[in-house]
Amino acid sequence: MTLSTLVPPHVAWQTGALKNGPVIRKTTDIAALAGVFADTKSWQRCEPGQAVYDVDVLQTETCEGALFTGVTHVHPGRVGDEFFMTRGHFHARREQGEVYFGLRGCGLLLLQNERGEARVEIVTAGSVHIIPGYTAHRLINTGGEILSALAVWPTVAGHDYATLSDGFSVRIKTDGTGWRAEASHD
Ligand SMILES: O=P(O)(O)OC[C@H]1O[C@H](O)[C@H](O)[C@@H](O)[C@@H]1O
Ligand SMILES: [Fe+2]
Repeated sequence: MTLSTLVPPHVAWQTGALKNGPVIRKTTDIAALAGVFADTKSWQRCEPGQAVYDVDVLQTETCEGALFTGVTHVHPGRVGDEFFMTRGHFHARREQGEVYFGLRGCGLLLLQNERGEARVEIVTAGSVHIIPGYTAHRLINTGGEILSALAVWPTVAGHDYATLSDGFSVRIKTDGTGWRAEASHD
């Protein structure tokens, strides 16, 4: 018999580097994150082309039941007191969940339900984060190194950024040595 043998894509657990697959990278820089950070004056003083996070996604067929696999790398940095983070989103298909796996660095996964109630999970190498449906999610790098996390999510999930255009109910800022949570007053 002939059994087809494929070399699958490969992720380096230490760095999150994806190989052996058609990978598409999207980099989000400071300029693209207008209105996301609380301290607008500090944001204006940042280098507009400074990368805040890179997302590498394996190209996959998209249909009901299919899954995307990607790695998000959030660079270390702050805008004022607030740590670099992803924009964050609900899924357009609200019932769809996602799983994150921490690979390197340290940070937080900020989760918020549709009632605006927030919670955080600590992200470190090896941490597993089950994001249920109806839950917005944002990755925040609270450390001095790159924070990388692997994500798997349904291709039909989509992104809804508009619902959180006023931001999450909580902001994560430096307290000098670590992080503190602050209620947003948007
Ligand atoms: O879409 P953002 O909130 O900017 O987050 C960046 C990315 O983070 C994760 O990797 C998600 O799985 C992606 O779907 C998302 O696009
Ligand atoms: Fe998502």
